[in-house]
This record gives sequence, C-alpha cells and structure tokens, in this order.
Amino acid sequence: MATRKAEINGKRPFRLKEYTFSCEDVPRLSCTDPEVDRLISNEQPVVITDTNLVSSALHWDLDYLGKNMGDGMFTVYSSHTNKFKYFDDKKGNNVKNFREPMRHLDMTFQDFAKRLCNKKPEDESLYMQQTLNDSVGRRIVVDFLGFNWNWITEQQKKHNWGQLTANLLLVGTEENITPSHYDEQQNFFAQIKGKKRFILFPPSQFGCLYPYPIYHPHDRQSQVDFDDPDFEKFPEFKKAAALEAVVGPGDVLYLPTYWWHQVECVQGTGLNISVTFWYKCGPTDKIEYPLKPQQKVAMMRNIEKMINQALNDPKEVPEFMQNMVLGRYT
Ligand SMILES: CC[C@@H](CC(=O)C(=O)O)C(=O)O
Ligand SMILES: [Zn+2]
Repeated sequence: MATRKAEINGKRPFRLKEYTFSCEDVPRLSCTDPEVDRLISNEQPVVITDTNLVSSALHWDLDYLGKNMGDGMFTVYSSHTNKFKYFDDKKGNNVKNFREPMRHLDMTFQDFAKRLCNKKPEDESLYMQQTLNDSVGRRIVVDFLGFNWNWITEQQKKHNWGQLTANLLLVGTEENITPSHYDEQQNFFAQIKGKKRFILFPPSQFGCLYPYPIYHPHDRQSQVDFDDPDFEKFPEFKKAAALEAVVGPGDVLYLPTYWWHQVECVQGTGLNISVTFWYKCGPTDKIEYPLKPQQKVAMMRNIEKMINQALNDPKEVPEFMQNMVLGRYT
C-alpha cells in the first residue's frame, strides 16, 4: 500500500496511506477565528485548536487509566484485521450468513491494558469503545468535569443543537481503522493522545459511497473497501473526492451529521486516545428549497424504513426497490 509523508504545522512528519481518491485538507482554525462559527453553522467540517476542551485529560495514558478507570467492565472490540467495521447485532437475522467482522468483548481496563502491552503481531487487534459513565474512578470524574464545558455548551446553544447524548472513550493502537460510515448526530471529536486521520466525504456524495441497505447490520456503513475498491460493482466511487483532517492531542474536529468518515489511528503515533461529544441534531425550523443533501439522506432513510415496515420481509425489499427505479429514473 502506497503511503505519503504528512505533518501537522510542520511538526514530526508521519505517513498516511494513499487511496484512489483525492484528499483536500479540512480547514484548521483557532476557536477564536469567527470563520469557525460560519463553518459549523453551514455544517462544514473544521479542525478547531485552542479550545482546551479536553486539556484536563491530556495526561491520560494506559497506566493512568489503568489506575483510575475503576474495576467496571468496558466494551472492547477484537478484530482479526486492523479494521473495526461497526455492526448492529439486532439486525443480524435480516441477512443470511452474516458474519460479525469483529468480536464484542467486555473486560476491565486493567485486563485491556495488559493485553495491549503483551500483544504480539499475530494477535488480534483491540479497540476499546466505551461510553464514559459513572462507573469510572474519582480522578477520571475530576478530569471529565474539567473538560471545557463552557465552550462546548456555548457551541451547542449557538447552533441550536439538541442534547449531549454520549461521550465515547476510544482507546486503540496505531493502524486501527474504523471504515467509512456516517452518523446521525453532530460530533465534536476530541483527540487526547496519538494522531487520528479522518477521511471525510460530504452527504452529497451518498451516491458514490453505496451504503448497505437500512435493514443490514452494517446500515450507515459504506460497502466500498477503500483498500481494494470494486469499480465494477461501485462505479460511482471513481467520482468520490475526499476531505482529510489529521488531529493530534488537544485538537477538536467538528464532524457534521451525515458526513461520511473513515478514521485511522496514524502509524508511528503510538497509543491512541479520543473522546467524542455527540449531540442530537437541532430542529429544522423552516423547510427551505432546494433541500440540503443531509435532509435528502434523512428522507431516503425514512422511505427505506417505511418500505421495510410495509413489506415486512427484508427478502422482498431488493426487488421492490429495483422495480421502483430501474430503467425508469435514468
Ligand atoms: C467510533 C469510532 C471512530 C470515531 C467515529 O466514527 C465517530 O466519532 O463518529 C474512531 O475514532 O475510530
Ligand atoms: Zn462515526
């Protein structure tokens, strides 16, 4: 796999995998820059610096978390490859012979840390993805309360977002990859340790990324394997053009709802720790035309859900959908 050299602000170069599509940089601006508000209001991604959002956690490492995360059981995914493709196990029965691409394990942080430290190259890759809750130790609570809640709550209010739904703690190792997908929430993604690369596509490129059907366990995930794209099956992927952001400790990426993203723990940057701040989208006060691409994606999802409910059998959906459009809307 070809790689290219990259760096953030001219510091400590690292290597990024090259793909078949072009990558333009996401703007990287200080939180004091008024352009940040404009980009967030227009639901455009931006890397925001100097927020101090997670400054109270920049000292987190495996040893500190091992000592202070408490003795609760946390969600860890284990994968034979370095890819951690999300799946909804409640939809597993909708697809014949569905094979879960990773195993969901529950373990204490101490056990997770030990497995990471003793991991041999042939061992499965591990990725902790745990919602921060009140089971964590007191020092983690103090660090959590020390997040810059003033700044982020001001953003939530200014952009009329809904409630904070989750802070997901992500602890992984370099080369862990979360393949391309979109989420239905607004997200301030805070990087604490190591570097992460985001490959982003706007909701307007839905037609290039071929998501699985809505009843599939991989709903919201792209069917395209970026490492080996099948241009026969997914010809529009040739037109995909990405934005790219590399975030390091203290950086915050605003990741707008319905934007596609693939997330890669950057090689050579060691242990990787992040925390997400997911918010419900705000209400749409007035429908304006033309509709925004993300509104059209939401509409498509609602129509798919309605058809699935009405047919009441996932096996009938493909023929129904094809009969509806094939040869008719060209
Ligand atoms: C959930 C895992 C992923 C982040 C992401 O997809 C998001 O924050 O929406 C990552 O960091 O590997
Ligand atoms: Zn995501």
